[in-house]
Amino acid sequence: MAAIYQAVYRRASSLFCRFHSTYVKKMRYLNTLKEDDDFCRQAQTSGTFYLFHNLSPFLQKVGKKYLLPQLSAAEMKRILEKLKETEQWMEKSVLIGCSDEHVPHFALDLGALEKSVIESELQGSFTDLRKALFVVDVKDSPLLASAQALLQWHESHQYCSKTGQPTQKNLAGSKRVCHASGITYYPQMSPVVITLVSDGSRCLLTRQSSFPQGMYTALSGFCDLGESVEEALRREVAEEVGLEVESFQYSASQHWPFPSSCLMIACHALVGGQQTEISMNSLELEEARWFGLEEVLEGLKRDHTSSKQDDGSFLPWFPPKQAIAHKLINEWVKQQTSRPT
Ligand SMILES: NC(=O)C1=CN([C@@H]2O[C@H](COP(=O)(O)OP(=O)(O)OC[C@H]3O[C@@H](n4cnc5c(N)ncnc54)[C@H](O)[C@@H]3O)[C@@H](O)[C@H]2O)C=CC1
Ligand SMILES: [Mg+2]
Repeated sequence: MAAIYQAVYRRASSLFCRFHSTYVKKMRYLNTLKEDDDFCRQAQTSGTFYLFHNLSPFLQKVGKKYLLPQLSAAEMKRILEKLKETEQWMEKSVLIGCSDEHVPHFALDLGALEKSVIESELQGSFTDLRKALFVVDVKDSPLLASAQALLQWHESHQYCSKTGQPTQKNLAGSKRVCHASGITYYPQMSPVVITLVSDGSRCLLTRQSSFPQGMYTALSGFCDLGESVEEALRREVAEEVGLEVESFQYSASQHWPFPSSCLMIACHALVGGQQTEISMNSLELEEARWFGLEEVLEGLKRDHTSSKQDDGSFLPWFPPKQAIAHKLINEWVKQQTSRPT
């Protein structure tokens, strides 16, 4: 039956969206996979799989590079056979994307199965996400973050918060349903505003005690329920460093999986030239200070190793390009260096 679905879908979509772009066709294909379990089950047989083990992604080290292998459905079946498990396991996977040619990509957590058998069979290792995210090719980081975040969400939403009954995942893993209460649960992200405050010639960077030594970043904070981005930004700057924002500009956004899924909404904010005295909230921050252009340029050249000095002290360094704070800092430098002198 499902094979007919695929044929009908392909025929219909080729007619219906013959004139649509590849991107539109891809988004419509993904949406069909999320809405139609039979269609998704059939698509799994020609899909690829990224493996996780208790939320750690499987990586293969080739030379100095860390690769993120995708297993074909056939390889997936072979591994499951080796582990004496049924193909049914593949239905525990979640949809995380597809190729332009409509090859669906799934993420599957084999946490209940023997890790060493899989690692030796596939010649690689399951690696903590906090390391994996920064060693794979930077183009793979967002996919890795969203795959792990979706698997983590399913793991922490096994039961209905109203009835306590088990919830069921749909094939694509885009939602969970409690059949007792009829409630549908969708994966959530918490909105966070991250703001690079400037007074025109300096930018304000902060440290929390939990940060690696020497690392400074833009200040950030979760949006409270009911708050707009504007309100959260002004509140967080006032709360954390005691300054009033005069104007701000949206830059970009990023999904951030630590400690659980956040949607980072990155902005540049300007504070009034005369009110720049920082009054730091020491409950939240370990340090908050103004950085001039030269110091920022020096900090951008460092990482967590080169920051450490012979006397044990640490010179300032900033988050790597996988973090949206890096983009904010670079945009500020560009704006400073392109200002008419
Ligand atoms: N990708 C990047 O460049 C950066 C990402 N971040 C992320 O931004 C997030 C927020 O940063 P913070 O300054 O720690 O936030 P924050 O300034 O709001 O303080 C954290 C406090 O917010 C509350 N909280 C925790 N989870 C929450 C949630 N889901 N909704 C509402 N309130 C919550 C708790 O009381 C916690 O102590 C963190 O997850 C951090 O990992 C922070 C800086 C850079
Ligand atoms: Mg904060």
